[in-house]
Amino acid sequence: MTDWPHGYGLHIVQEVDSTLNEAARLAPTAPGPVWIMAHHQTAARGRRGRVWANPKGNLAATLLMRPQGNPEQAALRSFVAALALFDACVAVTGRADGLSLKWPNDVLLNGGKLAGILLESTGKGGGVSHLAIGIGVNLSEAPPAYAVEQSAVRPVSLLSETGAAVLPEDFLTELAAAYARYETQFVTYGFEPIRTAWLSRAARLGEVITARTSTSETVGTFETVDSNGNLVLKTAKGRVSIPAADVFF
Ligand SMILES: O=C(O)CCCC[C@@H]1SC[C@@H]2NC(=O)N[C@@H]21
Repeated sequence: MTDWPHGYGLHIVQEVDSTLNEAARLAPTAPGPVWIMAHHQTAARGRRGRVWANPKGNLAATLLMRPQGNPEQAALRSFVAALALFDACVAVTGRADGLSLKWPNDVLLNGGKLAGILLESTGKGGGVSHLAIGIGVNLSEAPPAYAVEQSAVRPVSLLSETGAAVLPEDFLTELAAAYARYETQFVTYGFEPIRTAWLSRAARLGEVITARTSTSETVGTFETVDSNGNLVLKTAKGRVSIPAADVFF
């Protein structure tokens, strides 16, 4: 394991089932926060049990950490990670045009899905012993259309949209530095500055969107994200606060 200037460890493997699984294996002995990167994953997973297509040359990484606080606070790290991803994209391309954040935690580029985040945690008695923040970025190749659900946002790659050819390890260097900055901000000042920064980069704020769970569908105007990270929609029946859903534009 290598140490980085911002005090996080780095663990790069050629091939692994999933960097999230690798994080779970390392968790009992990891001395501190560590970024785990794999050049290839054989069983990558996405949100809601979906398969995550992982063509070579894309970033597959997981940050393993021991956060202070309760599970609700730990879950807000998805916004911290989304901001760091946004900044890393700006750092490697030199531009923010076309980049936006889709609730809860996708990064969009020119309206297509560039990156996704999946949080997993372990703990008991109301605490979190480990948090794993899994991050996939389509740097060189977007998965083929058949690999994603029909209603999903079309996948795009950084290379196809901007012409920037960025190696996963170079992207991770920017991502880790940006994450360390936002993590310090989050720990020092709480969620509010993160929430505000996230909202200023949000896709479709003020527009009518649809939030769907396995049991319900809510259509409304995207008003804000509240202090718990919930999506707030203004609907015909009033204001609705949604803790978890897939969003459709
Ligand atoms: O569904 C999403 O949008 C989240 C995708 C998360 C994919 C990453 S790739 C690195 C890490 N390992 C996994 O198996 N999944 C996450």
